[in-house]
Amino acid sequence: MNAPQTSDHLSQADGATSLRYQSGFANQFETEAVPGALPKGRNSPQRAPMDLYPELLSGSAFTAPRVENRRTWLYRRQPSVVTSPFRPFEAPLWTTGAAGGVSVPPDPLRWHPFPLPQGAESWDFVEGIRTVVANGDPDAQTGMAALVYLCNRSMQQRALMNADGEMLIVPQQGGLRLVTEMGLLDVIPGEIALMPRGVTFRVELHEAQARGYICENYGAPFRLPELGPIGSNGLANPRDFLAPVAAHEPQQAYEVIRKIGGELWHNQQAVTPFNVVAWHGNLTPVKYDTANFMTIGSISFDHPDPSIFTVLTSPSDTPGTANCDFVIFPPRWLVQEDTFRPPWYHRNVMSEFMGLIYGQYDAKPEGFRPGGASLHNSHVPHGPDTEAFNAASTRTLTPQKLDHTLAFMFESRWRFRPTRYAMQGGALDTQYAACWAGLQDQFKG
Ligand SMILES: O=C(O)Cc1cc(O)ccc1O
Ligand SMILES: [Fe+2]
Repeated sequence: MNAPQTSDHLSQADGATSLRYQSGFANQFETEAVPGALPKGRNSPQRAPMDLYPELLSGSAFTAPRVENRRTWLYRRQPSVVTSPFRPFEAPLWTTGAAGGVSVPPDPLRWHPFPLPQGAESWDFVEGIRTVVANGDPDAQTGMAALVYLCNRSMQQRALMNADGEMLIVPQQGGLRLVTEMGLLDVIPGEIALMPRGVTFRVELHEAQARGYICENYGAPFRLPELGPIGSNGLANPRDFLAPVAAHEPQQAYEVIRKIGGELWHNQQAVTPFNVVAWHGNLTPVKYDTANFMTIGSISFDHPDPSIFTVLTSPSDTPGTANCDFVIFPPRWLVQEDTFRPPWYHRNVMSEFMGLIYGQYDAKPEGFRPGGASLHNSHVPHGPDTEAFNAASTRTLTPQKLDHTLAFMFESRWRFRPTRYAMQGGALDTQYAACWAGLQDQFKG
């Protein structure tokens, strides 16, 4: 439990200010921008302090088991019901679920870096979202989409609320300030942010342009994986997740965009959604710096399964078979003896979408570039390219630091469908399969 903290008024925060946070994953936090704004000893007093309106935001069913139960009490200047009617908002490239995709070829797929806005194009975070691959269905609360965002403009007096899924934001280029109902988060490449389903937020750019990836998770919320024989420490440690402190801004008009059932809607309302003066609870956006990930690997021989790199997992109803695992490939030492150290050639029942934040990925030294992506769907063969195979099968096996690199994977039990944008938008690497063409039959039998 964190002590109440005060925060700067939203309007006083600027890009140069370093923000204050509260630490922990799904802790019971409490925070007030104005001392005394949080009710004491009850959630909904007859009149809340300072005549704020209590509002409950649930992230789980009321009766979900205690370990899964997520909710936050917001104390706001006006409740979220003070709004205005919504009309359709055109976002044809932000498609949803398997239904928004095209045919699934049985080939491995790879994309060159997705292009940022060019020339006169001016896209904010919402306008710059493109679905690359997706599975499942938000109405069934299963599956996920891998999106990219490509933007060169901050959202101004415009906010987004996504009822279809939580959003795991993985910046690749350019820092972001996330202005949320619960307060502010700054994230830069190497860090990630997790925005719970239903939280209203807007995105400001630290620099002229920003690109990154998003896992739009329609299924069970992400949580830390069990550690099993690893024990009580390791991988992503709870204290390295940082939640915002309460902050609110002066009254002003807003356009609010809501995504629900795969469709986007917007309105014009006279009131800001960023009017929460205090809150307490365990449903909150968080950020996490992947540099804090305690990486585990083999110190004897063989290449372990990448599940040792799981940062967060969204379980499905089959134990051990995730709706989505968020896995990173961070800087680390390779020390295995008599071992082919990069990933093995494999065909996986799970489906693998990968992206690269910076550097090189050891299985694909060329062709898989920061800001690009790859898709190896269920049972589609893949593994190191010819160059990586030749280097790793002949090198002297001294301890080796894989440095200056950060790749990640969204791994799902559900097969992904690529979108029309992915297949025809110009970024598809039509020569991908050639990277394995040099693997000769070298059998010496
Ligand atoms: O295919 C990939 O590059 C991801 C991956 C990495 C690894 O170390 C083992 C299996 C796996 O799918
Ligand atoms: Fe793989």
